[in-house]
Amino acid sequence: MAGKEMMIKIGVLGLQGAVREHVHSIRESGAEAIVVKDKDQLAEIDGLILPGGESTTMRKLIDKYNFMESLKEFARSGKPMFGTCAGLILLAKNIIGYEHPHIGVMDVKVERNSFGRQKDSFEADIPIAGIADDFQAVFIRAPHIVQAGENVEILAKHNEKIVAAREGNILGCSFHPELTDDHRITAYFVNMAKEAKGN
Ligand SMILES: NC(=O)CC[C@H](N)C(=O)O
Repeated sequence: MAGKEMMIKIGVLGLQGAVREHVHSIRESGAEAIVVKDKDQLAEIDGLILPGGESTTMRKLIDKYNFMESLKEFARSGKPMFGTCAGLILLAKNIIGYEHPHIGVMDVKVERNSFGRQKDSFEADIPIAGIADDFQAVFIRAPHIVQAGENVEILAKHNEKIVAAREGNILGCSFHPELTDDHRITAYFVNMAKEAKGN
């Protein structure tokens, strides 16, 4: 393969939510984007984004299309996974008010819709450790991380609430990084996938 670098392939779970915007952001970050609607597609990709949307609806569709075991296996394999907003809720090991997690692969406790009703949706410029000093974060009925395990690196806070974190191959944030033209977080995730692949 002289001289031709293989392109990193990033999947976006395409069952519900803000899928198209992530596809755009992945392409802008120099990777190939694949909308994942069938669990067999997980074998083709180097990293997976779980988009924002409605976690309870997404969970129903994950069960309906028999995705759950394959998603857990994907996380265990060491390939990077990135949950944004509802996607972060899907990744969390603990969700306040719920007895069981969804995918449950990130050692964090999250609270849903935790920025108050009067602030259903808002933007804030926040620093994200190692990624950006001034990221314009769009929060839409966003969750936040209430508690994080010892192996979780806290990347960002807003109003004292943890809104971005990483645990090994798992990245999560409360906001929607795909809704602006700032692709630095997506690029960071593409780079995680590159490193995991050993490029
Ligand atoms: N923008 C979002 O992803 C909102 C998340 C949604 N409130 C949930 O609990 O699943």
